[in-house]
Amino acid sequence: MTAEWDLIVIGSGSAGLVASRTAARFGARVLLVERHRLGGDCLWTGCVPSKSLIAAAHAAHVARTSERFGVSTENLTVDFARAMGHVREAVDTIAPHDSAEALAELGVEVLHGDARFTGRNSLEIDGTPHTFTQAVIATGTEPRLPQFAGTDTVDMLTSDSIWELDELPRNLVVLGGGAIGSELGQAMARLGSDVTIVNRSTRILPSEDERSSAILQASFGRDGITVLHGRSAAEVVSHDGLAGELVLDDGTRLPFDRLLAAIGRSTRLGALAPELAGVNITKDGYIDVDASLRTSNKRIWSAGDAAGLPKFSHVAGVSGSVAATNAILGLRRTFNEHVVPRVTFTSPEIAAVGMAPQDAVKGKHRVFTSEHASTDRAIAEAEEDGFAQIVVDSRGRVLGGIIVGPRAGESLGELSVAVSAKLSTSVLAGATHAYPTFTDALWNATIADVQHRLQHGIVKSGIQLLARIRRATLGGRGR
Ligand SMILES: Cc1cc2nc3c(=O)[nH]c(=O)nc-3n(C[C@H](O)[C@H](O)[C@H](O)COP(=O)(O)OP(=O)(O)OC[C@H]3O[C@@H](n4cnc5c(N)ncnc54)[C@H](O)[C@@H]3O)c2cc1C
Ligand SMILES: NC(=O)c1ccc[n+]([C@@H]2O[C@H](COP(=O)([O-])OP(=O)(O)OC[C@H]3O[C@@H](n4cnc5c(N)ncnc54)[C@H](O)[C@@H]3O)[C@@H](O)[C@H]2O)c1
Repeated sequence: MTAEWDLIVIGSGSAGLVASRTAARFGARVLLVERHRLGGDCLWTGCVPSKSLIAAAHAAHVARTSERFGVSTENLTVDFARAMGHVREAVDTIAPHDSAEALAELGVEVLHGDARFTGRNSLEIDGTPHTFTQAVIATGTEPRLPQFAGTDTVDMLTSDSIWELDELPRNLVVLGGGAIGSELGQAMARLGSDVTIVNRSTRILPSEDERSSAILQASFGRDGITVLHGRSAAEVVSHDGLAGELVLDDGTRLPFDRLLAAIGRSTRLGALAPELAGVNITKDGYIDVDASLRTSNKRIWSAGDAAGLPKFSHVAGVSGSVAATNAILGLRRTFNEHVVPRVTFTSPEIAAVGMAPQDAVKGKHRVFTSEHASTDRAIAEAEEDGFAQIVVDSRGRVLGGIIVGPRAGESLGELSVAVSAKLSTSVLAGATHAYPTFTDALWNATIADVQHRLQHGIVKSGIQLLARIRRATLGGRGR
């Protein structure tokens, strides 16, 4: 019996949207199932609202610190409700791109409902049965909530619910100093909250290198944010369900108006029943996929956060495309996890791709750093905190790097292309870069490697030989 659909995609976040559009472009009959809002976390509760809030916070910060340029903004006020209005407007402006109408134009049919597998090639959507030849699971993740005494007495904010606030919490305690805790904690502090971050790890952004963490920590200090490292909450006490007091494992008591949990994410697979389709789950609770994103059921693929890939919208999108291409065209394209660029949109931004400098091996790799303190644009903007650092192999090919500073995420594009295409520093150094830009720091790091190569080994001997020949030739002409 022919299946109803060539491909059913479950979940309409970045992974599911790209998977559906890709498959439809190949001419497949595609059904996209979404239980909540088309667009997923990135649009409604993730990238878009957080970057819009950060933009408002940045405006407040610039105004507050503009004295150093001789610009006075006395009686600065922040209207938090209007800042949140900007956040909602940005979401509403982008949302139509992911609407059912826009998808229908591309040939993707959308059904609203909860998907649940019933067999190896069948599922139900809100109880109605459907069959598929292939499927992509792109169900994403949701905020993990902490468990300690009293958590049932308080309505903890998460990255799902914070966007409903219209009033700025005077006193915000954030649990977790990772990407979400850092981005949202700093934004709320700049908009006027008194922010304390309680972080279980010993430093902020523990998955980034130590120097980046230290620079960000210093910036948090200037924003008036208190960070308590290596601590956990033991108890929370709240009488009205919103405000209360958080008691830490060392007895510290932290009063709060609102408490924000940002301690990581878990998958939403409970209702999907992947086991009924023969899809295995990893011990960490993600869909178990091979390098081509195929699950233990050869007809079912997975992409994005649900597949345990690095939790970024661009990763979700690219992996969605890989999964759909493999499903529809019968290819075995793989997703390369090692060249994933990432940017934490704090101030300064922390951006990185490929091999981390701390993983460089002496004698095999070289590491070059260029400081923003000697980057003219950074000096002109009085934003000298930051640096660019690259890792190159013995042939001068760029393997990875870090950029910390204003607009670091924009400069990362060039570094990502270099790492992904295995370009040598000679290519980057040889391309004329417009002056003055923050990208000069990256450019200078690549020039440092080229200069290093010119001064060492066979290249140095070759250049000296050429110069000697030239001197002898010109001398021979009787100059
Ligand atoms: C605050 C925050 C800020 C972020 N900022 C950035 C950033 O700046 N840059 C970046 O790259 N990444 C960022 N991320 C991460 C990014 O949002 C995620 O990696 C990305 O959204 C994952 O996409 P996805 O498609 O895998 O899953 P999701 O976007 O979570 O989509 C999954 C969809 O599946 C639906 N679903 C689940 N189960 C079912 C079911 N059984 N039936 C039907 N539908 C179902 C859900 O309702 C959901 O809409 C941020 C995340 C957060 C929370
Ligand atoms: N700019 C971006 O691309 C961006 C922005 C936000 C989120 N994201 C993605 O979303 C993912 C989830 O972000 P996240 O911040 O929730 O998780 P995370 O894994 O980045 O950080 C969690 C932090 O919480 C701490 N922690 C864990 N349990 C704790 C507890 N009980 N009490 C106190 N601290 C605790 C950890 O030590 C860690 O510092 C990120 O890994 C990232 O991939 C990306």
